[in-house]
Amino acid sequence: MSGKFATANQPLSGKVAVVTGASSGIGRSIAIHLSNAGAKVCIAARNVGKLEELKSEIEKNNGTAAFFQCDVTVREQVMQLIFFAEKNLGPVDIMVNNAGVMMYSKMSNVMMDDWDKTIDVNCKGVTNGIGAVIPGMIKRKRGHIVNTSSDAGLQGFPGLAVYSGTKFFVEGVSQALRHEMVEHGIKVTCIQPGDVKTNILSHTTDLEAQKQYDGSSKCKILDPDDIGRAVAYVVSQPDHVSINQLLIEPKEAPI
Ligand SMILES: NC(=O)C1=CN([C@@H]2O[C@H](COP(=O)(O)OP(=O)(O)OC[C@H]3O[C@@H](n4cnc5c(N)ncnc54)[C@H](OP(=O)(O)O)[C@@H]3O)[C@@H](O)[C@H]2O)C=CC1
Ligand SMILES: N[C@@H](C=O)C(=O)O
Repeated sequence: MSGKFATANQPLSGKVAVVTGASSGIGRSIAIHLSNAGAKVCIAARNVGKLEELKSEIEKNNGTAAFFQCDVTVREQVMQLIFFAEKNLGPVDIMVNNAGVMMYSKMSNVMMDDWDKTIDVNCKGVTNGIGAVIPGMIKRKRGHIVNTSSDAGLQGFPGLAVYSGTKFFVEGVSQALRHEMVEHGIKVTCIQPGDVKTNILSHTTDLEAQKQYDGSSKCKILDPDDIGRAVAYVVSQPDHVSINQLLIEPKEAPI
């Protein structure tokens, strides 16, 4: 414990949060917002340079951060991430399973390597994160698992069939887990963003699919900050309140 008391401005004082996929985009913003709300944050991803930069930024703003290089598809590395976070910052109260990839891909173009990668990161990355934190949370009888899903976890989008499938997986796992965790006092939330301005599409190889189906340039889309702010709100609720799902979309692009 930091010895700090929670205040209206810092409702997460004394809490420890782990954020995967924190080297850019939405995860980076979630880490900043959780830190601004008083949490000590352990930031994880593969790009150490970007994690170092974020740690410095958080510390310049009087926050506490530690970083750990981690590929979420490798179970052992995710276990080590939680071990590292608990040793350096304390027991994990909030786990944000956010790391993810999205590649436009037409099923008819059969780009199975892209499909495999999407399934590995978006599905196994989340189950690895859950498996690493729940034993400790169950022992402590408290905790909050936040999984970054998508509006594509509620509706299948053409050009994003496998991606949508992975986010439906995140939704299904989260819903069942939420029920199982009631007796342990643990909350489970799915954040379901619509299009957010990040670099997520930079890994797309099926440019035909992206050209045909990516409509994100047609309206003002969300900023990562919009999602970071929403996550800080979700995890700052009183103990008896659980925001189980949060669909957050550009005003002009509802599903
Ligand atoms: N942008 C959008 O419109 C939306 C995004 N989302 C979801 O939000 C999440 C974050 O995406 P976003 O911020 O947009 O994208 P970015 O590409 O900006 O960020 C993705 C993050 O995931 C990390 N990551 C990717 N693969 C791995 C891996 N194998 N192991 C560990 N970390 C990994 C990257 O770090 P590094 O490369 O350093 O490992 C990076 O930090 C994803 O789950 C995505 O599906 C949901 C709805 C909308
Ligand atoms: N908005 C979603 C799909 O188009 C996402 O980016 O996850």
